[in-house]
Amino acid sequence: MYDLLVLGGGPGGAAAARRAAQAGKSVALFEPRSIGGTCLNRGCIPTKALLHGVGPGCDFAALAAEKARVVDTLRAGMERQLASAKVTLIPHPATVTGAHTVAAGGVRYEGEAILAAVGSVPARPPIPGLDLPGVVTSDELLEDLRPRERMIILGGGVIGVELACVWAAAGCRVTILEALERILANLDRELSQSLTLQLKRDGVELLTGAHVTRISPGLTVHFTHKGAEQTAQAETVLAAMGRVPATAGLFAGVEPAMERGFLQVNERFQTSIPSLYAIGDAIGGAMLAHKAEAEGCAAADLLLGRAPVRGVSPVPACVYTDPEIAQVGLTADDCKARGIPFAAGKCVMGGNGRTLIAGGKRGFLKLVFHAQTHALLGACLYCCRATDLISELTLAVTLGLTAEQLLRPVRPHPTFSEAVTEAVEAGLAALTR
Ligand SMILES: Cc1cc2nc3c(=O)[nH]c(=O)nc-3n(C[C@H](O)[C@H](O)[C@H](O)COP(=O)(O)OP(=O)(O)OC[C@H]3O[C@@H](n4cnc5c(N)ncnc54)[C@H](O)[C@@H]3O)c2cc1C
Ligand SMILES: NC(=O)c1ccc[n+]([C@@H]2O[C@H](COP(=O)([O-])OP(=O)(O)OC[C@H]3O[C@@H](n4cnc5c(N)ncnc54)[C@H](O)[C@@H]3O)[C@@H](O)[C@H]2O)c1
Repeated sequence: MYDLLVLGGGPGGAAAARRAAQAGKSVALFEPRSIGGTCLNRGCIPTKALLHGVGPGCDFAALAAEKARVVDTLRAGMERQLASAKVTLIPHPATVTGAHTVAAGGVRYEGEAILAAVGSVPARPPIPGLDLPGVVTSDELLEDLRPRERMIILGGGVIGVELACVWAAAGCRVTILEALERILANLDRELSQSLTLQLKRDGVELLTGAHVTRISPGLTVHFTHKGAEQTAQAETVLAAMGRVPATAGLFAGVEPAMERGFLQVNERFQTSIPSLYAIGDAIGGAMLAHKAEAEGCAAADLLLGRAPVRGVSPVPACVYTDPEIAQVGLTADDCKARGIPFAAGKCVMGGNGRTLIAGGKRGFLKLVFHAQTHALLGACLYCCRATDLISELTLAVTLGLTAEQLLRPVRPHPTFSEAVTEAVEAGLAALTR
């Protein structure tokens, strides 16, 4: 009998397994593919390696080799950490057969507790022709790195825009077809409007309100746009229309509560079966690696009977475009919708010395404060290093720091982070007006 059986070696499962094992628990980790899960092997890291290395006329073989070098190095590090924590690795898919039992590779395993961290897989909506050769998801595209002349991307979410940037930068003609009225619809409206303009400047064709009806051989995508039937043809069609939890077939003989395949959990990450816990993409919410990892650490602490030392919210969201995008907490629109009194402060990056030196594109940093308490409620960034700058603001939102407190630290010059001081000053002026 193990103390803990962890299903899935992605950022969530690996973090939980390691933490519990380091505290002296006996832990078995089931992972049929590669340690690191979606994030390391076919998600965050490969895409950012491509975004970093791509450019006009770039050598895709060299790009693929560099991506593999980064992924292999990080994976070897994770494997070493799990081994030194004495986590038992079982390289088979697991099925939960009871409240304390799992079957994998023909063997039955018992555990005091079970943690499902099985992640997610690309969604495949029932669009006729989605199974034609040449129609790929991010999984296949990242395994087949080569220049392409013409690509159509179905879905203008995070995967759609990041991979559009990769291939557009390499000279491919890219069209994004997005069903909603704007790309990155989960983020602040001004962020998506700004990125829309930038993508168009970078040569990406963008059609919003586009409803794909079918794909026919020869890779012709049929869609309706502004009431008219239209077609577009490409060598590759990327289906980037969201992801679904990898819970199909995960249970045999037990039925924890699920909604649309997502495992339902309480604030202790417990499912409707008390010994079965779940975290990460498999429970829904933001499908992000740092959310999965934070939940893995928190769930392990709760299983160990101690208060979690790591928090699980608010979760910052980042998009690695140029300029970068980052958002945390509430937007001005969220505050309006919830009736929260607020004041906003904005810094336009055109006057930021470091941005000018770096040749950075136009950008901004927006902060939203509570009108009465002056606490920072949220931040939206569209600028160089937004994905790093967001951590300071995440700290402030997490701790409820006020505009006055955010003006206390002296920020170095010349840096991108000086824009935080400017935006806070603008916010404080609005608060005290
Ligand atoms: C193209 C792309 C780019 C992304 N970029 C980013 C990014 O920049 N930043 C970010 O934060 N997030 C990014 N994400 C999202 C991120 O990868 C996921 O949110 C994160 O990997 C979720 O972690 P997880 O541990 O919940 O699941 P996963 O990483 O999906 O890991 C789940 C693991 O469970 C295993 N498994 C499945 N079923 C079973 C079973 N029955 N038994 C045992 N094991 C099983 C799988 O093989 C897998 O290894 C990206 C995703 C994609 C697809
Ligand atoms: N930088 C990052 O943090 C990062 C990068 C990539 C992926 N991810 C994560 O991976 C997950 C999946 O990414 P994603 O981009 O596939 O999902 P998403 O949910 O972000 O976007 C999917 C988009 O496809 C659109 N869509 C759905 N059906 C459509 C149809 N039939 N025709 C046209 N458009 C359609 C949706 O309206 C939506 O805008 C996200 O939840 C994201 O958090 C994160």
